Amino acid sequence: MPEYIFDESLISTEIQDALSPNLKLRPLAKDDFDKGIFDCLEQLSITGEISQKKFVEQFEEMKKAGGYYTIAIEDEDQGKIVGLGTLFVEMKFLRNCGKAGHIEDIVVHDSQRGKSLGRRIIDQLKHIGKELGCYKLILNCNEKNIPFYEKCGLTLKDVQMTLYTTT
Ligand SMILES: CC(=O)SCCNC(=O)CCNC(=O)[C@H](O)C(C)(C)COP(=O)(O)OP(=O)(O)OC[C@H]1O[C@@H](n2cnc3c(N)ncnc32)[C@H](O)[C@@H]1OP(=O)(O)O
Repeated sequence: MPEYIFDESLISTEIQDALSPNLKLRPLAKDDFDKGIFDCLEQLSITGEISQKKFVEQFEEMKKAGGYYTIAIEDEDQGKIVGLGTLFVEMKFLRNCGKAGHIEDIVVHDSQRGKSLGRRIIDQLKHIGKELGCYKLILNCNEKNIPFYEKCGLTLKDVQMTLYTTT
């Protein structure tokens, strides 16, 4: 049994069933390093050179810290991950000590886009957010992705501001 970053019982079987039978929607696993995760993530942003050791250390840190709900879609015929996304759950004092869910690092491998995998990833993160009692889910994105997120049921509100602390 693989070691997952969060409990598999949070995965919606209804959303899993909407995927092709060869595609498995599940939490990120500690042994996913060799399954093409970085082929996906590099299509999103700079990843840097990450060794298997570093990947496992980061996985363990994230699991220990809690609040990281990273999901993967694996093409089990190929043994390759074709989509990823994370819900990070922020504990707040506001809203009667509520929780806000941050949707982060959504990517579908470019060979698999346009097949509703992105929508399924967002549906799954929405499901997890609801199960965990998040009062809102928010994200930052490039303008070109606004139509995608609108199709997933989100609406445009406020603006993003950024300060990079390293060059
Ligand atoms: C918070 C963040 O992580 S922001 C970063 C988002 N990720 C990236 O930019 C990485 C590169 N891009 C990708 O990985 C993908 O293009 C994604 C994740 C944005 C979309 O994934 P896909 O699997 O291709 O999207 P999916 O097929 O589920 O599309 C769902 C709907 O959105 C629409 N859609 C998807 N992308 C776009 C777009 N750029 N412009 C307009 N509509 C879009 C689709 O046409 C579809 O509409 P329909 O239901 O009417 O047919």
